Amino acid sequence: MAKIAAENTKANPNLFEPDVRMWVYEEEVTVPKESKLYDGDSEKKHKLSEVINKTHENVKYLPGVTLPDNVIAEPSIQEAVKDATILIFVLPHQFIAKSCDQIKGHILPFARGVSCTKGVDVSESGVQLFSESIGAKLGIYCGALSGANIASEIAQGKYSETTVAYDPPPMDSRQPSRQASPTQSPSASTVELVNPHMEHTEHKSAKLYPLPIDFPPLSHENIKKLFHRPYFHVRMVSDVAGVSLGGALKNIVALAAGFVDGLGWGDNAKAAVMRVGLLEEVKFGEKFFSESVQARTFTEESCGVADIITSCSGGRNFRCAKMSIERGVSINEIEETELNGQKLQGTSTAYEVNSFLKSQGMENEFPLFTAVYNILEGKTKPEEIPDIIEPKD
Ligand SMILES: NC(=O)c1ccc[n+]([C@@H]2O[C@H](COP(=O)([O-])OP(=O)(O)OC[C@H]3O[C@@H](n4cnc5c(N)ncnc54)[C@H](O)[C@@H]3O)[C@@H](O)[C@H]2O)c1
Ligand SMILES: O=P(O)(O)OC[C@H](O)CO
Repeated sequence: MAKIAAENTKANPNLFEPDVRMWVYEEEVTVPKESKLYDGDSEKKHKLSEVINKTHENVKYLPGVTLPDNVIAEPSIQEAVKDATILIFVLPHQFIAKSCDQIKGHILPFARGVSCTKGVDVSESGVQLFSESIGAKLGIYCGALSGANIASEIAQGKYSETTVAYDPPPMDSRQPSRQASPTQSPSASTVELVNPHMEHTEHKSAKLYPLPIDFPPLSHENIKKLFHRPYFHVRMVSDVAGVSLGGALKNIVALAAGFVDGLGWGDNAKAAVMRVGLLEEVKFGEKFFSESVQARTFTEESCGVADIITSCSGGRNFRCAKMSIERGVSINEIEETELNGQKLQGTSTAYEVNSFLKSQGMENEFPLFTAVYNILEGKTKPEEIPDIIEPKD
């Protein structure tokens, strides 16, 4: 959760407050012998949030990396979002809905969001981007960040690129003189607005609060400043659907790549699966998000082709799928034994995308996505992938 500096003046030239509050889902953890909290009892349990604040290390999910001092772990989700201007969502997608329910009513009415979650939100009413469902649940505008971004590499300060899609309503790049500040009169300044990225929801006319008059506009330039680092290069685009779908669907492609690599078929087989996966990503976007998606987001940006490449090389979905074939056990077993509580996004996404495609009668139009689902279900063998993805007359 970040906060725009209240006074962006010459004396305080920073656009954002230095502290970043990070909600930590509280868990009891043990600390390693090297930790300054270690007291000789390797079984002793500590609260994860306290360990992070005292040692600046997330010993469970990012061990061995020192977090910056300005990242403050906060176990209460309501406290974490309090007064935050920008809410950044980086949760496994299965936890997003509940987390939004918990913060509804506790956020600034004019807060804005950026979703870094890689997945799609599938329900009876159809498929939604998480930027859409977060926006609809909280009544805020939400953009998306996604890219070829394996967390452990970024945490070590190794160079990577990412794509941020932020297509704010016109009032966010407003003429200050035409805006009232919600701090002066919150309800009076509510603006009725059709958010183009909510067309898949019933919330077509979200009521969005404008930013306060004394806040800088959340332009591409300013959003870029929030994320860009010397080792983490941000490219800004406006295609929220393309960025979100690239991040979600590549997880299914990475499973397929893991399956063929697990068979020992080598790099050519993996490349074939990646090529077809990229085409199915573009097709999915153009069929179901045609009003906003741009094919070039998949073919030119980090969130598209680059994320397929990195995820099919060293991502968890790829590695676990590969191990499951090599060891002849289910991918869920591998997730349990190898990931120390981390959650694969590809398996649930494969099921969710399949249930949506089934509802549309379009399983056959996405043979690779459908094959991955059928392999997870035990109905198809990975060896069948080449025939399945061969174009049929
Ligand atoms: N790890 C990566 O390399 C990476 C890179 C880019 C994007 N992403 C995306 O970011 C999102 C988060 O992935 P991750 O790798 O940080 O998570 P993860 O796989 O490490 O999953 C564990 C996280 O879930 C939290 N958690 C566990 N139970 C919870 C609960 N009941 N409620 C809320 N939170 C709970 C844990 O605190 C932990 O932060 C995913 O959508 C993922 O695709 C991950
Ligand atoms: O480890 P994965 O498979 O969840 O992928 C991590 C990132 O999404 C890669 O960009």
